[in-house]
Order: sequence, then structure tokens, then C-alpha cells
Amino acid sequence: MKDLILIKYGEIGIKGSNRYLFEDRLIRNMEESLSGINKEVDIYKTHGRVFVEAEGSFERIRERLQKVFGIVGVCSAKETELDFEKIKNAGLELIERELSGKPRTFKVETRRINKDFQYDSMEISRKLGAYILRNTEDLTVDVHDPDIQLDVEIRHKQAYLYASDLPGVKGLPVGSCGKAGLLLSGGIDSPVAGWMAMKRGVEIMPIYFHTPPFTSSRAKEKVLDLSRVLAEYAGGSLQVRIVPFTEVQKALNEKCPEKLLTVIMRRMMMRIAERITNNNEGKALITGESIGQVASQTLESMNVTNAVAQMPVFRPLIGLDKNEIKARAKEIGTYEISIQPYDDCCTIFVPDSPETKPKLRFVEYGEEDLEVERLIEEAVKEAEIITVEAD
Ligand SMILES: Nc1ncnc2c1ncn2[C@@H]1O[C@H](COP(=O)(O)OP(=O)(O)OP(=O)(O)O)[C@@H](O)[C@H]1O
Repeated sequence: MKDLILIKYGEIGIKGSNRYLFEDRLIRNMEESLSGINKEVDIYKTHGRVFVEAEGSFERIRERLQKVFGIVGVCSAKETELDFEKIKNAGLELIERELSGKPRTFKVETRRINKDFQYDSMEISRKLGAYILRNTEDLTVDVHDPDIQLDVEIRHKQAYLYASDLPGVKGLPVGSCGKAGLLLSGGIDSPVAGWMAMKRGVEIMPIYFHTPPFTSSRAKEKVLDLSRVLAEYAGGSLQVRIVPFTEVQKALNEKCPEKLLTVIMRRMMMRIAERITNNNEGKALITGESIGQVASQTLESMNVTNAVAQMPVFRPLIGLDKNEIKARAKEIGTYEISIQPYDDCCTIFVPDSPETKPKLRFVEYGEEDLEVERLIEEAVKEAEIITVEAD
């Protein structure tokens, strides 16, 4: 009998002829995510399922796998020979692990792929269920809504049994749907936006606009800390771009109408982020904006901001309100970092009464004295790349 982990994946299973590409990417991401735990781990695919084997305790492995996108459930499993005595023992051991002293209900569900096995599916479920009932206390059968489901698969060479999956983060494997630049500030929203893009299989490249001395090095550290949390979902590491933005801000303050400073600053961020993303084979930009939160988040402002980008700009939070965003930030572990009080350039360089419904031609006119291309080139050239590792 062998202990192992069985990985359940949902959406990938319906990917038709491309399925293997998603599975291979999932396995690669799992390998990456487990590479830091200092343990010999074997991940393999067989019979359309992914298994993980390792020596010793699985606790840390399970924790990490619960953060790999594409995984729906992480199940404790056992592999046995096709010997019904061994199958019964394995089933009992798995169920006993789930019992925590309080009364619980269970059900056995069997799939028999190997039709030569001595019992059919119904008989296996019944006999195994009866054996477990005889050998445990506080358990009753509930075939409709059990607390614990014990699954049995009778294959040609061996049997697999598994129970109780720990929930995964679902979605699609990161990297299976391309790469995008994430405009990552130190706030609550943009880390959540990045997480949501990763959930849809997008590899993210965080880009932070840093404005020393107006924004402190603590503000930059905060963005790196947020990236470390996101890296837990990105296979363990992320490359963050820190873009020096002071020259741009100064030029804006000197040369642009005050009322339009916010929207022009956004346009500069978009231009620079697009250039960096393009240089790194990224195909889209992601921001943490949602409609109506602050002055710059009107449809008019977004249109004027988008006008400088050729790439699609995705705003995954568009349909969420602040409470929903906060709840998600707490769930993924970025909230406590985001609420640390270090100012971002967007909060420092805000005009008293910003234009909330800017018109493109006025904004273009307002930018006329800016040396846009030079500013972009310099910012891109001076951008620092910092690789962060998940804790
Ligand atoms: N310094 C920055 N570096 C990179 N991106 C930024 C920066 N400041 C703002 N952004 C991007 O612009 C978006 C809107 O910023 P804004 O400050 O208006 O909104 P917010 O709701 O406070 O967002 P957040 O909570 O993400 O800071 C952010 O979500 C982020 O994607």
C-alpha cells in the first residue's frame, strides 16, 4: 500500500484536444511550486489523473498545491494491489484519518475500469462500506449528502482510494493563457486584480511606478511584499519591474494643466507599462481599477487612458464593490500588507479638483509640451528588475 496525493482538476478536463497542453503546464507549475520544499517529490500523470508522491509528511505539499491554479481538490489517496483485503484496509485507514471524534456520515463510490475484478462496483461499495461500519464508531451511511466520500477506482494493475479533498484555487494553470503586465500599486485593489488574472491562466509581470523621494522606500518594499504573496500562486517567484517615475511626475507638474494631471499620469503609466510588457512578450495590461471608486475611475477617464495603449487593458475588478475586493484580498493574503500606510504617487500628486470627465482632444493638447517618447524610453531603460520568492 502506498500513500500519495491525487489531484482533481476541473476546467482543464473539458479542454478537448488541447487538454494535454493544460495538463502539462499544470504539472510544470506544480513542480515549480514544490521545488522549494527540500524534499524528493514525484509528480506524474496516469489514467487522466495527476498524482504526487513524496517521502514523509504531505502537509507542506498540500498547502502549496492548494495555491496552484488549475487544481480543484487535493486528495489524500492510497494505491494498493488488486487484493480486496488490502483495498478494505486502505479504505478503513483513509476514513479513520477523517474522523475527528464527532459523528459523521459517509459513502463509498466505486468505479471499476477493470471488468475482470472479482466484484462489480456496487458490490465493492457495499462490502467496503460494511467493513468500515463494523470497524469504526460514530459513522453512519448517507448516500445523498455524506460528510466524507470515499472514492475507489479499480484499475487494471492497481486500485486507488481517496477521500476528502482540500479545496484548490481552481481556474487555469498560470501561463496557459499568455502573459500580461500588471500595474501593481501598494493598494488593496491591484494585487487582487493580478490574482484574478492569474486565476484565468495569465502569467503576470508586476510593474510598479516608484517616485522617490516623494514615495518612500517603504512603499516600494510594500509592493515587493505584495509580489511575494502573489508569487505563492505563480509557482514560487515573480520578476517585478520597479520603474523610476520621478522625472515623469516632475515633467507633468511643470508642463501639464493641473486639472488633467491624474489622467495624464495614468496615460504615462500605460505607455511605459505597455512598452515593458511588449519587450517581454506580454500581450495585455491589467489594472486594479473598478468603475466609480475615485475620480480617475470614470468611463471617460478610462477611455482617455486606454487611448494610448494598443494592447487590451483588462480590469478584472470591474464588477466588484470595495467590500468584495477587500474580502478577496483577505482570502489571498494581501490585505494586511496593502493597508500599511505608505503613500503612493497617486495619492500624493492629486490635483485639488481633478477632471472627472476628460475629453481626449483636451488631454492630448494638455500633453503637447511633454517629451513623451524620451520620458518613456528613459523610464524603460532605468527600470530595475527584482526577483521575489514566495515565503
Ligand atoms: N504607483 C503605481 N504603480 C503601478 N500601478 C499603479 C500605481 N498607482 C496606480 N496604479 C494602477 O492604477 C490603478 C488605479 O489606481 P488608483 O490609485 O486610482 O486606484 P486604487 O483603487 O487605489 O487602486 P489600488 O488599490 O490598486 O492602488 C491601480 O489599481 C493600479 O493598477
